Amino acid sequence: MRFLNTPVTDLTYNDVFLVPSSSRITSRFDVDLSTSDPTGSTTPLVAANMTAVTGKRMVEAMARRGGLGVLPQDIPADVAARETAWVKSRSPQFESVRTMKPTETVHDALAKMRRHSHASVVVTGDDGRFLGLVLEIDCREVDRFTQLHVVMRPEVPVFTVEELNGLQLHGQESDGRNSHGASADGNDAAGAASGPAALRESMAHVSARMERARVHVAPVVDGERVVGVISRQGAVRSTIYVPNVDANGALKVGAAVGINGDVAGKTQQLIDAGVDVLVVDTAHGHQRKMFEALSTVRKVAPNHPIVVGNVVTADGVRDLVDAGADVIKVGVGPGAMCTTRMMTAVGRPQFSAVLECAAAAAELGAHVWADGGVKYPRDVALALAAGASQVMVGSWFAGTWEGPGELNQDANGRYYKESFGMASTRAVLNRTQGQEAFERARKAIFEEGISSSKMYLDPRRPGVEDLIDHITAGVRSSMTYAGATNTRQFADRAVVGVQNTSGYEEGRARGESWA
Ligand SMILES: NC(=O)C1=CN([C@@H]2O[C@H](COP(=O)(O)OP(=O)(O)OC[C@H]3O[C@@H](n4cnc5c(N)ncnc54)[C@H](OP(=O)(O)O)[C@@H]3O)[C@@H](O)[C@H]2O)C=CC1
Ligand SMILES: Nc1nc2c(ncn2[C@@H]2O[C@H](COP(=O)(O)O)[C@@H](O)[C@H]2O)c(=O)[nH]1
Ligand SMILES: [K+]
Repeated sequence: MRFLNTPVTDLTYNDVFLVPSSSRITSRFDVDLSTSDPTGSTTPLVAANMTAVTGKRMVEAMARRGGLGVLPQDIPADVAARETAWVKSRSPQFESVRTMKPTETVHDALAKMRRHSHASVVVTGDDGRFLGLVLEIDCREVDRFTQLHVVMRPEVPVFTVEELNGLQLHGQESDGRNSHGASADGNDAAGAASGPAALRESMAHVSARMERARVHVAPVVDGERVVGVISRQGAVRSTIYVPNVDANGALKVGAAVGINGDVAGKTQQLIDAGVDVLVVDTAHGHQRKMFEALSTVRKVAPNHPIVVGNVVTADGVRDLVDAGADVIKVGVGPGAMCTTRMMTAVGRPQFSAVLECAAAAAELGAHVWADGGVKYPRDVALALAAGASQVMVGSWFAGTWEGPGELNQDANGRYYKESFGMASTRAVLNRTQGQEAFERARKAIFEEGISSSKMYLDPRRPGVEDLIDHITAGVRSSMTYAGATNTRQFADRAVVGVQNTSGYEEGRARGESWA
C-alpha cells in the first residue's frame, strides 16, 4: 500500500479513502478473498470472542461462508467442547433447522424459527421423517396455540444429502481457481459439464424448484430423516463461498483462552474437543503474563494456528511473533463496547495501528487480524488494504439472528439484541463467578467496557450471512477498483488518501433532500 499524500498523524478508518487504479479485472466475482494466514479462511472475517457475539450458531454460519467464529474465553471448557462438537456435526453445505412435533404450537415455533435467518421450522414424525414445513408467514393471523400440523406445508420440494453433496463435488471438479463460478480468466467453463459453472446451474435449478413451490426454504433429508434445510439464498451463497473446513470436512471452530487460570488445562480441553484455531486474548497483549500464557499454549498445541493480542505497535508484534504466535490481533480501544481510550488514553487510531503492525508481521512471515471498530464494509476493505489477513467484527454481528443474545423488541417494535464489552462490569462479574464477593468487587473496579447496548437487527440484513454478503460485496468491489484479484495484491496495490470529516461526510448517502 502507498499513501497518496504523507499523513502527519495516526489515522482511523474514517480518516482515509482508497483511490481507484487501472484494473484488468472484468468481474467482481473474479476476486479471491482467501486469507494468507494459517486459519484456512476463504472469507477474511472473524466473529469476535465476545459473549454477546459468538456462540455455536455464529461459529456455524461464519465457517459455512468461509470465515471463522471464536468462542469467548468465558465459556467453560466443557461447554465449549459441546458447542464445538455441535458445530462439527453441522453440514458445510446446507443450513441447520429446528425440528418440531406436529402437536407443538405456533407460539413455540415462532420463538425457534427466529434463531435462524431462514425463519422456518420443520415438522417431523417420531422417526425424524418429514411431515411439513412451517414458515413465519404461516403463523400470521392464527391463534398462538394452534398446533403445527394445522399450519404446516406438507407439499414442498425435498432435497437429499446425496444430491446436494453430489452437486457440490461436481462443482469442484474444475481447474478454475475461483470458487464463485467463473474460471480464472473470467470466462465460464465451456459446456458447464463440471466446475463452478455447473454448480451455478445446478443451484439455479434447486432454487427454481423452491420458487415454483412458493417457498424460500426446503428440507434436506438423509434417507428418511430431516437433517437440515437449504434456502434459496443459501443456494446462491453456495456458489459464492467456500466453507472453512478441517481435514475431515467439518466446519472449523475458533476458541479463546485467557491469560489467567489453568491455561494449559483449558487449551488441552479445547484441542481435544477439536477446536481448530486458538486465540490467546487479553486487553494488554504486550505483557509478561501473555508471554507465559503463549508459551504454555504453544507447548500444548504445537501445530495449531495461535492468534494473540491485543497490541498496536510493531514492537508488540515482533515480541509476540518471536514468542511463537502465528497471528497478532491488533486494536486497543476501537471497539464499539470499549471505553479503554476514555479511561486510560491508551490505544491508537485503528488504521495506522493495523498498517504498522501488518508491516512488522509481514517481515517475520506472520500475520495480523484487525480487531474492532468495524461499522461499514469500507472499514474491512481498508483493514485489508493496510495488510490485515482478516478482520474481526464484534458488536455489528451481535445484532443478527445468529447472535447468542436474546431477541428483544423496543417500543417501536424494532428487534434488537444486547451487546456488552468483555471488560465491562457485567462480563467481569460473569467471569469471576466462582470467586469470593470481595475479590469480585476488587476486579470489577477496572471497568473498560460498557455493560449494555442495543444492537438493532437491520431489517434488510437480519442474519449474519446477510452481513457477510454485504461486507464481501463491498470488499470485492473495492479490490477490483484497486486492480487486485487477491488480498495480498490488494495490500500491495492499494493507494490510500487522507481526508477530513467533510470528505468522509461527502461519501455518505442521503435519505432525504438537502433543503
Ligand atoms: N481490544 C481492546 O481494546 C480491549 C479488549 N478487552 C477485552 O476484554 C476481555 C478481558 O480482558 P482483560 O481485561 O485483559 O482481562 P483478563 O481476564 O484477560 O486479565 C488480564 C490480566 O492482566 C493483568 N493486567 C495488567 N495490566 C493490565 C491492563 N492494563 N489491562 C488489563 N489487564 C491487565 C490483570 O491483572 P489485574 O486485574 O490485577 O490488573 C489480569 O491478570 C478480553 O476479551 C479483551 O480482549 C479489554 C480491554 C481492551
Ligand atoms: N476496551 C474494550 N474492548 C473490548 C471490550 N469488549 C470487546 N472489546 C474489543 O472490541 C472488539 C470488537 O469490536 P467491535 O467494534 O466490532 O465491537 C473485540 O474483539 C475486543 O477486542 C471491552 O469491554 N473493552
Ligand atoms: K470505542
